[in-house]
Amino acid sequence: MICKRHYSIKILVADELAGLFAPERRTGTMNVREGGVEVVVPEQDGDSITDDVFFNPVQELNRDLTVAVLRTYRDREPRAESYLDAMAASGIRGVRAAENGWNVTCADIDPDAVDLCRENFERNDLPGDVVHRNANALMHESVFDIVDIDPFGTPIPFADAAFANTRDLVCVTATDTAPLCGAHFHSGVRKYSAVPRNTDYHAEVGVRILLSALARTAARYDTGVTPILTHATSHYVRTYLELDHRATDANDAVDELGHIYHCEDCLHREYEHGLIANPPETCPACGGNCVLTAGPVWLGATHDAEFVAEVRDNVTEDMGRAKRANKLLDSLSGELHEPTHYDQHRLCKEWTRSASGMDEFLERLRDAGHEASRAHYGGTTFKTPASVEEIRIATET
Ligand SMILES: C[S@@+](CC[C@H](N)C(=O)[O-])C[C@H]1O[C@@H](n2cnc3c(N)ncnc32)[C@H](O)[C@@H]1O
Ligand SMILES: [Zn+2]
Repeated sequence: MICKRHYSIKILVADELAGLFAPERRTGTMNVREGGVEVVVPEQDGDSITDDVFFNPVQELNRDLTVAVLRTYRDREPRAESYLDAMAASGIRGVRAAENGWNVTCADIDPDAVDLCRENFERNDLPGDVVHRNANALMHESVFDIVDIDPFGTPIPFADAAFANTRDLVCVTATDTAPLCGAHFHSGVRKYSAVPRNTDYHAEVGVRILLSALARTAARYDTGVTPILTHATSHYVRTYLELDHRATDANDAVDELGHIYHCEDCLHREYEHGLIANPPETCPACGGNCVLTAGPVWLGATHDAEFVAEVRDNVTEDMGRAKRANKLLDSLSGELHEPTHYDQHRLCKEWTRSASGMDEFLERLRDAGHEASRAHYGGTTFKTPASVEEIRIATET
């Protein structure tokens, strides 16, 4: 069957590259200040920064949020003290964690990275264990309270080792958004053992495909995951998964998995829990036969609103991306736990109607008795349990 609509991934240009580098320099390297630390990183051409660079200034938001999460997590689990930066590169994340009182181990498979990482701990006069080790081997032989997986591309090759041994929290970055979102369909199927679909809410499909694969991996070790904070930013997904180590916890996580049935004709979507898909043959809303199935995806909550609000309290002014972090956390803490979001502009295009201001649009929905919230996926995105038709009627002027 050939469906008429095709979606393309919107690649956003990385912003806020300016003003990052401190003036002191030596040949081939540059000094970077983040939070309260200063590290040396290899010099690189700002124009050619991709997801594969050794030091990525665009990930400062990710690192600021990591520090805020680590500060918050200390109150949630006072016993936790060890943090593994499993793919450390320059060690900037680990150095920042050490500055915040964590007992840090940094690992990297690249010997030059290990040297630089050691230098960066010394430079900041902070304690840290820096090891030249394959992260998988290290995670299998040692136990850490918190493990941070920040690879180039997919984190899946590191997921087994991380869930096999970590005590409390696994933090994961995935930069392979095209496979996750279904734009590179076969790669997504291979990496995540799930069917991703490139819909108008593709970034959220990516989030839920990633969480599904991580939950299934953890379940193999009788470990249940609870996502306490997850965000999709222009070119990566980041999630923080709290762990519980009973088989019943793993069963509970597996119970959060299911499928999304999405109509490409009218944008109607339905959700069904369970590992076996049972899609409708035709769209229950418009009768069309372009229903796509995505899954198994994580259908549960992707964040804990209370935790997110506490993280916001731990974003401090010395963070270079404090403003963006606060905006993101504000949006996340109010976000409803619906498995997909809508984009007002996309719907209005469908209805050949002009768009209105988001506050006004959401107010109309609420006035009609539907729950509604903004979503962090974009300025015109929102969540509601209302159907496409209910949204159309409620927001008609
Ligand atoms: C994206 S960079 C990490 C960036 C760093 N965490 C930061 O915040 O700036 C990925 C790093 O993973 C390292 N790496 C790749 N495979 C690895 C493995 N199997 N074990 C340990 N490190 C690995 C690479 O050498 C590279 O330095
Ligand atoms: Zn339909």
